[in-house]
Amino acid sequence: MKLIFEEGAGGLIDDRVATAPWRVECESDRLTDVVLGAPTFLEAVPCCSVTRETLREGFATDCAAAVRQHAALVDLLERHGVACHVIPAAEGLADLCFARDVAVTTPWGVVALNPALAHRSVEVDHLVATLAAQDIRPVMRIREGTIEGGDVCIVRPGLVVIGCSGERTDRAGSEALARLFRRRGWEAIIHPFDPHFLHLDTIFCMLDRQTALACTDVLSDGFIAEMEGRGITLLPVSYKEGRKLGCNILSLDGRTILAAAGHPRVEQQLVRAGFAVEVVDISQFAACGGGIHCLTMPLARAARR
Ligand SMILES: NC(=[NH2+])NCCC[C@H](N)C(=O)O
Repeated sequence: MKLIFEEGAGGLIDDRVATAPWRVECESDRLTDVVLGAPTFLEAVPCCSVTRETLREGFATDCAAAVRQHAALVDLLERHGVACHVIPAAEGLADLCFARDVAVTTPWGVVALNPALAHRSVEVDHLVATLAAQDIRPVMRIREGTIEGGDVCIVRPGLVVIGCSGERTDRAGSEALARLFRRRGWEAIIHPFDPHFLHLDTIFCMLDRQTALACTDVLSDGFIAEMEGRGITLLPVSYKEGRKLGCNILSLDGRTILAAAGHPRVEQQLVRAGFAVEVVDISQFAACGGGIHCLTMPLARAARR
């Protein structure tokens, strides 16, 4: 399959050619393939509030530790039967490991996104080139506004939430992606929130089709009501837990959850709600503003039929 559409004005992908096996129609369907970015050149870039704070506290990246933690994450994913497609590191791409942000797999294939920051927007070409070598090609690339994958939550078939802080993801970018879903009959909720929180996935992540981990003390009452009104139960995470990426989890199948180590209260709550939890130490990445959800870009999840 070739790149069939370069987004200019919110145009459509051609459904007749969008036959990619790379599909995600729900964040908590069984994960079969995931994209990650090698963290060899990880650096704490002061481009988000969390990283600025860790830098103020004297944090310096330990790349060897980051590589070890990343390898343990890949190993854990593989033990759960997930095929890992690792994008090779490239000098200067300090945030490449946060693969979530540069693309999103939709029910119609992979969509390349348009990150707001220059050092992150070059990651898109790197990702597209690397995936092309594996014959994995985006069906669309958004060039309108800015949009990052940490702001996209495919809640369940028919419902997507797009976070819009106005900085990483802006109105035009969120509308461009929303259009793709809306034209196919989906409800797309654009949720404005303060850029302090960087991406939606630092404060809201789906565990299964009707349960989310959510920083209820920072999410607006309006958004909480919107989610609850759609039958979604929110398991609360505190602001401080969220800041250390305790809300930023990866659901493997709606039952098993990969979560960051060091959040015993969150872990306990998940177990009490019936989830199986696998914890992994991602302290090097959390200090750079990203957690497990940010480190993983699902390429395929097996749809429930
Ligand atoms: N999906 C996410 N929350 N990604 C976190 C990315 C962190 C990275 N340092 C940045 O500021 O871009």
